[in-house]
Amino acid sequence: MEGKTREEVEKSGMIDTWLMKHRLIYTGATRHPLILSIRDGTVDLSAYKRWLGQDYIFVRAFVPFVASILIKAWKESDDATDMEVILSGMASLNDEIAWFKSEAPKWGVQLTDIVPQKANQDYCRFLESLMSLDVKYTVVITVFWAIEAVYQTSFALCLEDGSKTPAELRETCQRWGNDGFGQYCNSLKKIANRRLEKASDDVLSAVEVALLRVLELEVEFWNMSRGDA
Ligand SMILES: Cc1ncc(CN)c(N)n1
Repeated sequence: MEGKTREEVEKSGMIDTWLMKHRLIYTGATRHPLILSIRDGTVDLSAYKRWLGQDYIFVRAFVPFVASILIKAWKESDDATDMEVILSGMASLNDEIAWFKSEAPKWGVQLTDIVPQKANQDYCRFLESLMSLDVKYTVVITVFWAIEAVYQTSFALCLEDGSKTPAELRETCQRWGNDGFGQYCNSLKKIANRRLEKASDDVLSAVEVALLRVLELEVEFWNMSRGDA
C-alpha cells in the first residue's frame, strides 16, 4: 500500500466490496436458472434459441457503447494502456458478432427477423444513456467490466468439473467462459478499481447505482429466454 493515501487504501477493492454488499442480485445475474439448466444438461433449447437471437441484437448495441468508452479513455485516462484493453474488447465483440452469424443458422434462428424484447430495449436504452459525454469514464469502465464479468462468470460455471453441459452448447460456454476472456475481465476490473480509488464520493455513488442497474438488467435479460416477456 506504499504511496497511497489512507483514503485510497480505504477505497481499494471497491468492486469486491460492492459485490459482497449486493451479493443477492450478483448471484441472480451470474447463476440464473437458464445458466444452471445449461450446466445440469436440462436446458430447454427453445430458451437457448430465444437468448441467442436477443443477444445478437444486444451485442450490436454494445459496440457503440464500448466505442464511447474508448473515446473517454483517450480523453480522461491517466494510463495509456487502458485504451489497449478496451480495444481488445472491441476486437472480441467483432468475433462475437461473427460467431452469432455462424451459430444462428445451426439452430434455425434467422437473425434478421429478431424483434428486440422489452428487457433488451431497456438494456440498450440504458447503454445509450451512458454514452453521453456527461457520464464519467470511471462510471462506464466499471459498467463495462460488470457486463463482461456477468457472462464470464455465468458461462465459466457451465465448464466446471462435474457440469453436464450438452456437447452442442460447450462452444457457446467456451466463448465467454474461457481463461483468456477471464483475464481480459480481470484487466477491466483492475482499471475500474484503480479509477474508483481516486473517485469522489459523488462518482462512487453514481457507479454503485449504475452497477446495480447492470445486474438487474442482466437478470431481466436472462429472464427473456423464458419467452413470457
Ligand atoms: C446481455 C449480455 N451481457 C453481456 C454480454 C457479454 N459481452 C453479452 N453478450 N450479452
